[in-house]
Amino acid sequence: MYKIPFLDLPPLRGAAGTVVLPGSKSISNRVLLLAGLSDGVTRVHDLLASDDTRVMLAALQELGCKLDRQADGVLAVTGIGGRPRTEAAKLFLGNAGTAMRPLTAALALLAATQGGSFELSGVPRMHERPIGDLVDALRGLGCDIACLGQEGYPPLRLSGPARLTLDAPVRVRGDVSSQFLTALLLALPLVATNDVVIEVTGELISKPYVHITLELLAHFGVQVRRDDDWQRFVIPAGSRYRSPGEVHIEGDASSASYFVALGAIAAADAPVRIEGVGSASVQGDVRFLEAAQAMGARVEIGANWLEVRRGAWPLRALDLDCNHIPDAAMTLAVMALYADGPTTLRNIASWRVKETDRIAAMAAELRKLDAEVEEGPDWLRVHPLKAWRPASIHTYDDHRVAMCFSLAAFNGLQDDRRGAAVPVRILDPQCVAKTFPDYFETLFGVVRAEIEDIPVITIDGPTASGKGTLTDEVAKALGYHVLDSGALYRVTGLAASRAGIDLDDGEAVAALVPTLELRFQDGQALLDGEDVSADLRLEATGLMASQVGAHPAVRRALHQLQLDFRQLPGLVADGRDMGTAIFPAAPLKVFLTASAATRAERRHKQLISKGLSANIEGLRADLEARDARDKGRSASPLQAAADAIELDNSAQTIEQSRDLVLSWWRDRRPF
Ligand SMILES: O=C(O)C1=C[C@@H](OP(=O)(O)O)[C@@H](O)[C@H](O)C1
Ligand SMILES: C=C(OP(=O)(O)O)C(=O)O
Repeated sequence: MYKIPFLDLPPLRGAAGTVVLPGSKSISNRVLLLAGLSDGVTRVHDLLASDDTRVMLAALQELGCKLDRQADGVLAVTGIGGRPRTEAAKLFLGNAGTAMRPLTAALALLAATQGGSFELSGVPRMHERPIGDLVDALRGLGCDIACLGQEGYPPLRLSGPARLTLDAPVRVRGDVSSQFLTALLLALPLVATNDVVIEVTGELISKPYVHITLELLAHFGVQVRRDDDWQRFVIPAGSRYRSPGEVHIEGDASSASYFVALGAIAAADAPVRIEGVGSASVQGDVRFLEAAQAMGARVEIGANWLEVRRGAWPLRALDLDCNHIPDAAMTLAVMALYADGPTTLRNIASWRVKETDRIAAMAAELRKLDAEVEEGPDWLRVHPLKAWRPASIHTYDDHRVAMCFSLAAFNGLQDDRRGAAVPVRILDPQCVAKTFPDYFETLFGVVRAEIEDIPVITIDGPTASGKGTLTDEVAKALGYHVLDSGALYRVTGLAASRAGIDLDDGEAVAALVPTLELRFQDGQALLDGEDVSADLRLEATGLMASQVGAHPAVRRALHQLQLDFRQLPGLVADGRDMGTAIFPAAPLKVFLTASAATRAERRHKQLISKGLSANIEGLRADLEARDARDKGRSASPLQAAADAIELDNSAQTIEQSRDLVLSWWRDRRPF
């Protein structure tokens, strides 16, 4: 996950490959609750790991469920059989509607029948998301519920015991959120000593989510009867949850929408294959496919997979009632930018009470790209865009805003002129943690950019100038990859010396390079599978690097290897000739220096902290000798690129240097 203030997406040009979807949020949290309320153990396969499921799991644990993560990745949930092990709990439910609403109903009923006091709260936005219709329905049954902030909104206190009246139909409004009905359906089997009737008042929205609820209840042994117009539901007397033992969670169909759109927009040759949902899915959001097809996508569908490629281009404009796909429909709003006319999304009033006011948010952010957008109380119209503005997209702590705006990075496909494409900045990218923590990593795995569109920052400088630390810090702040080119020379020197090759024989050392089995992973350097990170840090290895690096043949042999590090979303390259020889067109080049005295002092501290003895004067003499050799060699001598900015960090902290480099980078960005 990118835990950074913003993530810049360079212009993207194509998509192909396979995506394995994370588990469905709606199914995961329903299954967890049902497993938690059942007797016995339920083994849950492919559970979604995200903020929304984490808060549900923490709540269940607090209530006495046992959670056991097994070696095969399966989560074994031992349920409480409808009897909480605690009488009082304070549960924090983040911004998960699928935790807040069903737990409110379940705990209100459990407190009423068994006593207890439970407080449910969430993030500030959760306290602005309505729950009054559910609270009214539960109070109508006799539950004791206090709204601790504003009436009709969380936080809530659910207390008991209280006398329940279950012989009259339970009435609940269905036109603000279907989760209120879902919550009652999931919880009322706890107390269904007689047939319990639920009547929905107002038109029920988001019906496919209630369908998921009914399917999962059936899977847990509760057969709810519903009438044809989704207004009346009956939970039969004596209903009891019975764990099915094993449950497999499908991939998330709403998360699939971004990759379906990706296929429709950018899979001009090979398809984007999406694994985890298909024709056998219980999730209503698979019907997003129909909308994507209407816009031009070519889709092949299997029971548990989809393959999507571009059909009509530009996409075809659409006018659609989106009530059945409220979450996935946000993706259509960005697809609309690539259409042949205005696209209208209707019947989406519920967008206003979700993670943010999504109608207002989509309109505001689409306009930043320069799109013409019209909006009404329950609709949104988006006009296609020809000339895009680079934009910094505010994401309102809404995972879906972040995910769907990543699709705006394909703007260069609308126009074959090179250079017409603009990058897109996604602010607070980690908000995707709600349902899809690795969204951007997954995206980068299946999209393609022109190599020259992938940004590179070069940081060159002499030994012990702090290049490595500065590079890591800058890369961390931007979410970019790191090329430690010095490590490549060190590995080459180390491998050559281990192989008994004369380090002065440039051709022989160069011939070794293509045979190196080298991987950099989680801060480790692996040579033929062996972690050689510690050897690489030795002074002796540094000297070998300097020796082999003096040969033009070795530098040539390592050239392509270094270029290959330029991958999405960007690269910070640390070395001696990054700005001069390897990435001469890099938009920001830094030449980092520090006085020999400062560098000797830093190296001295480093060695002492590792328990190694060292002599400052000797270190300084070594550094100066190495500088002279690096500057004087004929192959790529150590020198600043003509357009590099010199940074003497002798008197700076690492944070100061980092912030300075980041400010230079900011000046070069179009946002
Ligand atoms: O029950 C569910 O799992 C959900 C129902 C929908 O909410 P509304 O019924 O409020 O539209 C949907 O937007 C949400 O992401 C998940
Ligand atoms: C509306 C959403 O979430 P929640 O389950 O919190 O309602 C969503 O995921 O788009």
